[in-house]
Formats: sequence, C-alpha cells, structure tokens
Amino acid sequence: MEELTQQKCEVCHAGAPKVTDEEAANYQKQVPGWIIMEHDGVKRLERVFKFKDFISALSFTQKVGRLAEDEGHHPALLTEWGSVGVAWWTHKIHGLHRNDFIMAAKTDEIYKDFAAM
Ligand SMILES: C[C@H](O)[C@H](O)[C@H]1CNC2=NC(N)=NC(=O)C2=N1
Repeated sequence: MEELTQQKCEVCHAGAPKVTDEEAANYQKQVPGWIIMEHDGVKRLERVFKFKDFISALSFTQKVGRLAEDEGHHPALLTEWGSVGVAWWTHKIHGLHRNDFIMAAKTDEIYKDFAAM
C-alpha cells in the first residue's frame, strides 16, 4: 500500500464511499497512534498530542491548520496547555474516508518536529 503521507486528499462529495472496516484496519497500520471513536453514529480518527507548554501546542495547531487549508480537508482541534486533541472525519459523508487517514498520517509528520522537544 502506498504511503499515506505521500498522498493528497481528493475533493470529497456527498456520495463518496466510506472506508470499509478492512480498509480502515489496513490504513491504521500506518497511523497506529490514532483510535477510531464514534460520536452520534459518526466514526472519527482521534489522537491527543502532548507538548511542553501552550506555545508549542499553539504552534502545532497552526501547522495543522495550514495543512488543512492546503489540502481542503479540516479537523476538529482542541488546543490546551500541553496538549492538542485532533479529530479527523469527513463531514460530507458523516464518517471516515481515505482523506482522513492521509491527514492523520500528515499530522503525525508535523508532530515529529515537536516530539523531540
Ligand atoms: C467546500 C469545502 O471544500 C468542503 O466543505 C470541505 C471543507 N473541509 C472539509 N473537511 C472535512 N473534514 N470534511 C469535509 O467534508 C470537508 N469539506
């Protein structure tokens, strides 16, 4: 399977297919730090990233926000002192699309610059 970090999000439309359980399990091998949670029947990829302070958390938030704008695919973000909660799902299909796994993998890439801090 191609590396998720090397892929670009496709423009999502209402009829786009959700990932199957098998596809999700396969993609999750590339983003092991993420869990699939269901909220009001909508599956989401979620992960909490830890930071040494608020400024670092804010900087990470900005970078993820820029990524989202570049890809046209946006997360839910909860920025707090020392942590940022990130959730990816595709609003248009009320569930998980390959785009969400691509974005989770690219979010992990951004975190690599902070994890060493
Ligand atoms: C018009 C705009 O591109 C669309 O509404 C995009 C924006 N960002 C998005 N982000 C996410 N996570 N899901 C979407 O369905 C979505 N749609």
